[in-house]
Amino acid sequence: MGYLSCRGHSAVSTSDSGNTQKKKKKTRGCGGEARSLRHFGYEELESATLGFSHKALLGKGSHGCVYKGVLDNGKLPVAVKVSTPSGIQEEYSGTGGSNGNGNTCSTPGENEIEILSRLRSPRFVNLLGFSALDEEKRVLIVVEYMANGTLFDQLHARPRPPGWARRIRFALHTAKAIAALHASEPPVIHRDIKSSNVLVDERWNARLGDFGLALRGNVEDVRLKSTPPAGTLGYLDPGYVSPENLSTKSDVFSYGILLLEIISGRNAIDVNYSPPSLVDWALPLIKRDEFDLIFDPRIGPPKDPWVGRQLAVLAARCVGSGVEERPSMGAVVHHLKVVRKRVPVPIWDEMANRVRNRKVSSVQYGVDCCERND
Ligand SMILES: Nc1ncnc2c1ncn2[C@@H]1O[C@H](COP(=O)(O)OP(=O)(O)OP(=O)(O)O)[C@@H](O)[C@H]1O
Repeated sequence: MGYLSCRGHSAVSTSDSGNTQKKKKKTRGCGGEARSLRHFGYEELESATLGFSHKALLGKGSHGCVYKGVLDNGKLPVAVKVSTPSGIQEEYSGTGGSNGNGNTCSTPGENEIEILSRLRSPRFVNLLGFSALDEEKRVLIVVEYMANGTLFDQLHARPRPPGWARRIRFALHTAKAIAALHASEPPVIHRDIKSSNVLVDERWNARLGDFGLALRGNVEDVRLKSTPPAGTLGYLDPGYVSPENLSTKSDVFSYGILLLEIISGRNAIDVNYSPPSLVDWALPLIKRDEFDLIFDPRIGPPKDPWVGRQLAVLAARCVGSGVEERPSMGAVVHHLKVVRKRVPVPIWDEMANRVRNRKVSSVQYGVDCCERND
């Protein structure tokens, strides 16, 4: 999916030798405690991904390839993101190498490192470390491996689509992730909320990833005011047409599209439908109270009609044209928690979750998480 423009952050320095020596970089988690990022050598990641082989390829995005790797003597599965040099060139060409603030425009990979090295949450695909630039000037980013792929895959590419309990769980986890970003100091605006940027871990928790376009700062900051709009068509807030229009409510809009996608099982843009835009198709139906027509026909409406109505109306509020009327992500989380209580969780899911979540160790999340798993 295409990005519209360049991101504008000064990047952390990654220009270092490519040896295998591990270095530590101190960063801070949401709780303010210092933590360490690993600095990997190129060769270490090359061998962890079987030489960046096709077998290890997890997927391709507009900025490069993502490989599965195994580190620490087979104990730590990771995802290694490799930006293509051409992707870097394209990014630079948009603004002539400057973000308008006198800083050199960073690549999405460098921006992701900059943002994620300051934040950590069980709701994010967290950064584990990065490598120096290789001879092709690519930075390699190492993030947590997500065993169940993307939310896009879960919704659109699986023979058995998720049921309502799982969909609401995904919606709630994603909302919590965005709410945590918006509540951080200074706030972070993700700018690329979409189902392919939400990943699903082995415990079926949804995690927000791909912070390549994210901007950190208050909306009045010069840097934010001079960064051109960016995002993915189909999810992009139509009111975000110039840098001054950026606010956390642009993420709320994109989240509303994602929620419609979760409810309907339809892509954000699908030319097989008329109108192709999910929001143009769903909003009139919601306004006419024709809720049953928007629920994913593969699973039918939720058993409790109140639940379906709440989800549809919440999504409609998020994509409202009046920015002020859109709810905050905190309010969305609150609302979804109430809705979730009315949705029975299949007994086997419930038992499996309890067993898995008991295994979430305090070592993994104890010192620097924004919130506990649920
Ligand atoms: N942490 C991860 N764990 C497991 N698989 C991942 C992880 N990150 C990415 N992937 C896989 O790699 C694919 C490509 O990811 P990437 O973030 O580069 O692109 P995208 O978000 O799908 O598309 P675009 O960058 O064009 O928006 C994803 O669709 C997913 O299947």
